[in-house]
Amino acid sequence: MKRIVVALGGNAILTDDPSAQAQQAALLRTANYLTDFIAQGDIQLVITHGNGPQVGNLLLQELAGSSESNPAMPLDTVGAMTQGEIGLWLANALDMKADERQLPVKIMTMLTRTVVDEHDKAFQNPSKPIGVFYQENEVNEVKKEHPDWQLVEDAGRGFRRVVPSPKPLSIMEADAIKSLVEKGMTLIAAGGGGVPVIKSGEEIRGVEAVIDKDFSAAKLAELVDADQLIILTAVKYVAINYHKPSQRDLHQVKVAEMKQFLSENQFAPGSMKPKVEAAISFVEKSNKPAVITSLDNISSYLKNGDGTIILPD
Ligand SMILES: Nc1ncnc2c1ncn2[C@@H]1O[C@H](COP(=O)(O)OP(=O)(O)O)[C@@H](O)[C@H]1O
Ligand SMILES: NC(=O)OP(=O)(O)O
Repeated sequence: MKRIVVALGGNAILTDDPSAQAQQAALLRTANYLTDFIAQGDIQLVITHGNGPQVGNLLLQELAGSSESNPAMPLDTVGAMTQGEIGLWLANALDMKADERQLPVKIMTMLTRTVVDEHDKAFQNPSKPIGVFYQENEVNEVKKEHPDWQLVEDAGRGFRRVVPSPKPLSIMEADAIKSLVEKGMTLIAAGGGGVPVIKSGEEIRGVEAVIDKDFSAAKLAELVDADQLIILTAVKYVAINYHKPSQRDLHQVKVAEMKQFLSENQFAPGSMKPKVEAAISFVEKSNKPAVITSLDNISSYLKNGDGTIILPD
């Protein structure tokens, strides 16, 4: 029996159409891949997912409809709402696909809180893009409407609001997740990286931030003693010299070599770099492998080991 934590990339949930219907259709396709994977063997599965587009969009809806008697909710609370939103859709999709295959899968979505450090430097340096893209000619208008927002250019696709993204220190529900997964449940947990909370003394309070789901997946994989962390995105392999004629796909790579590539800035910040860092962190803490590959390759990865596999030194 293998215990696996899978992190789902943005393409698993959102295509070009942000409607609920289209996101549910995308998650049905995702669930198809995941149930193929579950069907292949003795697997205990924990699934995490992102929420960047959804949390930003929901926050905008909150702001647009707010009034004194119906105030907009803060970012941490809206993050919790997206765990419910995506967790609901994914649980429905997994149940439907499991039924189709007559797989006895028991799915549960767990609202998850991730503890962060209130002194994390990320609070002074917002870096996590959320919500919709704005074109350059819209930026001044958006800044006038939301003077407290910071906007950055996101990988040539337009401008987006950025919010703090502190690193996960621990996951409050990790023990509960571990015991449920040991009992045979498939858990959807730490969605959107988990709701960021700060603990001081006996007080627990939500904080306005969005945690990177790949870092939370790595922390969760470590805390539930996973045998493997699998980070699913849109590409089958991590590459060096990405998008250059000399591009080379990485297959099996030791941590030391991956760290060397990181120091050469081979991986784009905000996209592949955090995935590689999260994978390295899990491998170093657990001495177990981490995999970065595409969603549509997950079953064939299990059959033939195809994908980028990061191994202990
Ligand atoms: N060195 C690299 N090797 C492979 N892909 C890379 C590299 N650098 C950037 N990328 C891009 O990063 C993407 C993954 O980041 P992103 O789309 O932000 O993640 P997510 O799947 O979690 O939404 C890949 O699909 C690819 O387009
Ligand atoms: N929370 C998070 O990492 O979301 P995205 O993957 O959608 O950016």
